[in-house]
Amino acid sequence: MALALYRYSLPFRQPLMFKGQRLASREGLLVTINGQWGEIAPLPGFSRESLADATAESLACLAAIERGETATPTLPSVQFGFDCARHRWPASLPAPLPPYPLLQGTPQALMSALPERAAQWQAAPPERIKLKVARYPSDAELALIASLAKWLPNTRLILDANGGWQREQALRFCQQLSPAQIDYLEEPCATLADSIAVADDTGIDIALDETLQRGTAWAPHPRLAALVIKPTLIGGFAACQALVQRARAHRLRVVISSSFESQWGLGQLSCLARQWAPEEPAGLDTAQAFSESLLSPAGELRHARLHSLYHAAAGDDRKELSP
Ligand SMILES: O=C(O)CCC(=O)C1=CC=C[C@@H](O)[C@@H]1C(=O)O
Ligand SMILES: [Mg+2]
Repeated sequence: MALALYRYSLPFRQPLMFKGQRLASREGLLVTINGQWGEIAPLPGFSRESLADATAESLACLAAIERGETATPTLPSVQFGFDCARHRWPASLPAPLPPYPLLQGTPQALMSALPERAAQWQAAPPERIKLKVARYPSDAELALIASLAKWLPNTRLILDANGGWQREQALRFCQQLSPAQIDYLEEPCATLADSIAVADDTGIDIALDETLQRGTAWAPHPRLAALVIKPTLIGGFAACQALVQRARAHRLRVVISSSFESQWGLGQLSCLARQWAPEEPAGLDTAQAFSESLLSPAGELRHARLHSLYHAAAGDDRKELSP
């Protein structure tokens, strides 16, 4: 039985904010079980567990597997990583759709870069783009949205507020929008009741993200358009697939999305998106956030970038544990 756990650190091109936490780099783990790999990378500000919690549970699970026991992780990021490392990946999958672009940065920076981006996209502008809102002064965010309408008139927007608006703030903001430009509001308010009230009052669709991560009860609603499923935050494949099935039963769109995993995890998420939601562009445009890669140009893991935490070689019961 070949089992190992590694730690990685990948710098972001520029520090990113995650629910008020500023991160300059992404820290995570890779687990390998008999030659198959999975990524375990709790996202600060979003995951309930810390990297230390995930490391402790991963080590305990690997030790259990080594003793011949069944390991059943409980932390969402660990469930996801172990499921990936134990999954029977299909030999062939539908071709991936390009992920929709994610615009990151201040409204001013995004606005000044827009003419150049629009020129790059001239031949095939994206059908939709995701933008964070409820972060900067509304005037600046609305000016950027107006600018997007000017430069990319056929591109619809996903506006992700991460639950950052009060109901009244959301309504005031949405009054300035042209509903036809908006694909959906991702988690506009902190409570589902407020998000639904905003959707009803504005006629703009909404999508659930944090609501699913929290496991809050939700019911279908005419203005609920999509479920955004982040496997690192939801947990095991079974929980993700249950959400996919529920979405299908209510004719909701399914958007498989990243939690800023490394290039390795993004590759596996792309495979899952092609299995679970082949018709919908995925939320996987986060590779551009990193200035370095865990993968070689041929797509192989660069072992020199990994720091070993645990190793049990096949046919050898000696373990190496680094401090
Ligand atoms: O969903 C996407 O298109 C990309 C990933 C993404 O936007 C996010 C991932 C994790 C936390 C947040 O920063 C954000 C989100 O809330 O959707
Ligand atoms: Mg979101």
